[in-house]
Amino acid sequence: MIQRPTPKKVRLRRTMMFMNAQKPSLIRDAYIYGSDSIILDLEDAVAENQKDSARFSLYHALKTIDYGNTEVIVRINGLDTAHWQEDIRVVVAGGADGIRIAKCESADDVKLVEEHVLRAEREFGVTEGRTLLMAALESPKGIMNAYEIVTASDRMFGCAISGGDFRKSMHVQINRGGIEMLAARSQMLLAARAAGVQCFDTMFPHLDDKEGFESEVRQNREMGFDGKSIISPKQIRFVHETFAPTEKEIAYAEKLVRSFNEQADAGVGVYTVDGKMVDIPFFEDARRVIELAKACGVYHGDL
Ligand SMILES: CC(=O)SCCNC(=O)CCNC(=O)[C@H](O)C(C)(C)COP(=O)(O)OP(=O)(O)OC[C@H]1O[C@@H](n2cnc3c(N)ncnc32)[C@H](O)[C@@H]1OP(=O)(O)O
Ligand SMILES: O=C([O-])CC(=O)C(=O)O
Ligand SMILES: [Mg+2]
Repeated sequence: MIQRPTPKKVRLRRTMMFMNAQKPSLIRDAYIYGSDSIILDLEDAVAENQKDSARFSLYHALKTIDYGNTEVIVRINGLDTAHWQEDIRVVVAGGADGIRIAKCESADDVKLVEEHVLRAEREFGVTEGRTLLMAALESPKGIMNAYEIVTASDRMFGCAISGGDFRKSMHVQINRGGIEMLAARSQMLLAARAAGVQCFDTMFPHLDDKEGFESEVRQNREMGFDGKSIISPKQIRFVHETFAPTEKEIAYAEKLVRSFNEQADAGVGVYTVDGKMVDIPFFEDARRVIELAKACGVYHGDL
């Protein structure tokens, strides 16, 4: 039986790759591709008459496959279905790292899931509090309640917007440039940062539109997301490259951090690095860049 290490609330989650929990061919080797997290889906990828079989397959996978450092999250069915309670029991009994609450709309939704997770942890002798939570915000109501959702439980590590359901609710289609999701993405990012949790963008469904995918990923990074939901291994590499600091950014951050300490020792609070004004927030952000570069494996300096 596989024993997974204690899940971490804060960790690198550039890519969270969905796959149908019912399909052994997908979930058996999923960790080989190197996404930071995988999301074994019991919800919309699984046909209604296959929910039981997906749960069996999921439990077997959780108990027997060594996913190593890849985080294992399970997306449970919505709270308006007959499935979510049994989903939670199986996820907890199997020892997954966390649960993605599909179509989450309120703090009460989170609290209800939390209550059932705790009950399952007690039932199956799993350490209380081990199972983390994240919320998928898939409707205008979910977005409007983003802050109360992400602050509703200590188990919560982040939230993700879900474009398929969200666009459906708003009567819009996917657009190059993302104008149809700009307000919702921004509101969710504000809520997540205010709460100190991570924030992820939705999956990009058009697998053959490389240019569209890449432009969305770049925009995700520019907006401040921590990572992205993805649906195919072929989407991993570009997201990882885009979310890692570039050599130029690392070099600048390094220069800033080193000079800041010297300047501070000499009693100077504000000065310039390469013609750009810097003071304490720039120093703190440069430190974040270095830490991110380390986590992404692209920092080779000695800071
Ligand atoms: C709106 C929502 O709810 S999104 C969330 C729910 N959706 C999902 O879970 C869909 C996840 N993705 C998939 O199931 C698949 O990528 C599909 C159905 C979209 C396309 O499948 P395919 O046409 O087989 O994709 P493709 O030909 O690119 O696959 C290449 C390889 O990657 C594997 N692969 C593809 N997608 C995934 C995935 N999500 N996870 C793991 N492996 C995958 C395939 O098994 C195949 O492996 P092989 O070469 O060893 O046979
Ligand atoms: O969370 C996601 O990106 C996938 C999803 O359910 C949606 O788009 O509705
Ligand atoms: Mg959805």
